[in-house]
Amino acid sequence: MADTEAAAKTAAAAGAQTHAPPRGGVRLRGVTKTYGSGETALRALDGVDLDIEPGELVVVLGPSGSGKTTLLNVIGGIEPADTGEISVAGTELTGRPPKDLVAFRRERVGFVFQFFNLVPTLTARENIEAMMELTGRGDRSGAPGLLGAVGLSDRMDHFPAQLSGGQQQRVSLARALATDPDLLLADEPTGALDVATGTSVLALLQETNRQGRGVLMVTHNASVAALAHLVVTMRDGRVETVRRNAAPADADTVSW
Ligand SMILES: Nc1ncnc2c1ncn2[C@@H]1O[C@H](COP(=O)(O)OP(=O)(O)OP(=O)(O)O)[C@@H](O)[C@H]1O
Repeated sequence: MADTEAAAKTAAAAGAQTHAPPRGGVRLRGVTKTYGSGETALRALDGVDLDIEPGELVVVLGPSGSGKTTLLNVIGGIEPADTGEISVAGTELTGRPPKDLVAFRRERVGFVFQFFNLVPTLTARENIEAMMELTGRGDRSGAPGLLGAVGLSDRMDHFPAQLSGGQQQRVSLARALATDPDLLLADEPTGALDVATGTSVLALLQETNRQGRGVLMVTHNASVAALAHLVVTMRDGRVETVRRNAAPADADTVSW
């Protein structure tokens, strides 16, 4: 069976499961972030207010340089904001020292990146086990189940270089879910994938959201907005528009 077909079937099967209570809400007030100083200072976030309800799937759109990745990074505690208030999954990030942000990242959020960021010398299964060891969360015996849920039971002992782009992204999704995060943050998760492979990854992201987890996805691809409960557009470091979708589409109906 083709990988994309397998992934779609896995997602459909998972869709039949009981849904957990929603989690992973986000609240930002007056958030700013400036890179550099003096004449070269660049305000990447310029007073961002944003409310995301627990369990929402959010798509963030906007031109290159508008602050999308910076927004994702401050919500995920990858870097601190300069000013403003940030609360994620009930945890207040404002003014927290770096060690608290590390703990927050380990316990509350998972990350998926455009170019997968898998450890090349570790197999799919070992990439997941390494995340569990690093964070002290999850049980190593759960790694095969996580890979099975993304349709990769038969690729567990393959190294990243032996996997297609779509398969690598599914490993990276399984790795992100290994710590059972409240909120999954995905930066251009389909940016390096073709349409069929990209939609199979979107189906998995949608499924993880339907199980109650918050998902925030940054993309250049406006078609992906159809999936979202909430569509946020950024411009010049500010939230330009926030739009709610009355009836989010299924991932397999999206194309680009
Ligand atoms: N580490 C950094 N040092 C200096 N400037 C940065 C840094 N990270 C981002 N910037 C600048 O901040 C602004 C916002 O960047 P950001 O990556 O958040 O935008 P983006 O909307 O995600 O862009 P893209 O769609 O191209 O990925 C840009 O002008 C960028 O050049």
